[in-house]
Amino acid sequence: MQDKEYRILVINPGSTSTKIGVYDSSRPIFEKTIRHSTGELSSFPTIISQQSFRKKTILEAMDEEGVNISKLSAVCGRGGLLRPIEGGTYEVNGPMIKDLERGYAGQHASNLGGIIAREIASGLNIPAFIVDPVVVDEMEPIAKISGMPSIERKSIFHALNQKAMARKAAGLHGKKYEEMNLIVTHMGGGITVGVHKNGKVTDVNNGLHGDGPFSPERAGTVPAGDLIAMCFSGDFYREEVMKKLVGQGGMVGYLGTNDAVRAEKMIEAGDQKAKLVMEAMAYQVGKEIGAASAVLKGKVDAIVLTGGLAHGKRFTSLISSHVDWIADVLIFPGENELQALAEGALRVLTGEETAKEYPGALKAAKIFG
Ligand SMILES: Nc1ncnc2c1ncn2[C@@H]1O[C@H](COP(=O)(O)OP(=O)(O)OP(=O)(O)O)[C@@H](O)[C@H]1O
Ligand SMILES: CCCC(=O)O
Repeated sequence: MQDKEYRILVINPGSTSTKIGVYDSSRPIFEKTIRHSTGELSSFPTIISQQSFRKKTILEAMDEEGVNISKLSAVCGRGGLLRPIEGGTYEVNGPMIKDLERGYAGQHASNLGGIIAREIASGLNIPAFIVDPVVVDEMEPIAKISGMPSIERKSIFHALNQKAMARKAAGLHGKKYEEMNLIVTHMGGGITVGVHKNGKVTDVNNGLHGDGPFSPERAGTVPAGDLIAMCFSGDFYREEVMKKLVGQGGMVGYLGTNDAVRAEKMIEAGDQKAKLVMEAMAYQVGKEIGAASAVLKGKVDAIVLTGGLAHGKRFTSLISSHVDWIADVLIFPGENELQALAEGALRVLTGEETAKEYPGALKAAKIFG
């Protein structure tokens, strides 16, 4: 039982919104989604240049709620496309800011999380953290072999929500996360299926760059030969092909919507194509879970389905029908990323864990060769 309260501001920047929350230890006292219209964001040439604008909207929202920022103990942001690192809570440091600003592994709204957290925290002389960024890399060497020596499989996935839901599943079993073998499937705009073996995600599909099941707006793995033929057909620019993979692929490519609720309504109205596409998405998720169970040699304590699509009862039943022979299927709809950020910061503030140090370029060169 912990008696000291810590007030933590958490920040989760998304492509069209910034979600924030203020927590007294792990208890939310205020949560808000600040929506940014396309018009508002279109005046910024890059994601990183939205930093001052987003920070201002956060401070205004807190002011409107009457939250006094001088009472904060820490600020915690969602970590972005950094160097590959193991899961956990990291104190934001200079090398991390540099990598976030230049987009070490690409541009993503979550790159702003650590930057804005540090900006607010440094003015208050309190620590800034990030927790389980999308580049968490705990993959075993065998899982990194792609089959083509010049291409290595990469770990880019919904680490924050997957790890939070895995801890929740472990709690329900009265065990520690490190004592469990779980398959956690986050199903949002992108879909990632993680093998959680004794507290480490030893294999997972790269949810950003064409790997794994198709999703509401991503194509997932497609036949490579056909993709190469498309790239060299002279009919498309590079950006157009990339969009077919991420943004305009998957469900939106087939049905013209990335909204699964709308797709379900189309099915209810008798749309056979919508039915086939939703069934195919569930089929591919089931197939990926089956592959993950083979990685764990069948020793699976539970399968977790989470993310926005896990709200859909017909969809989760379809997936369960493919995989419930492997292990119990636990359904935790939605995501709990704000809470997960607060809890990650809290584990460090209470001394339960020590903040990890993000490696600078020199150290990283030693670690990653
Ligand atoms: N009640 C619901 N029933 C069925 N599907 C739902 C429901 N609510 C949301 N969804 C679907 O979940 C998907 C979005 O999930 P989510 O909000 O987790 O994605 P995101 O946060 O935009 O992306 P990501 O999780 O990949 O970062 C959409 O297709 C949406 O229609
Ligand atoms: C897969 C990484 C997180 C995202 O979907 O944006």
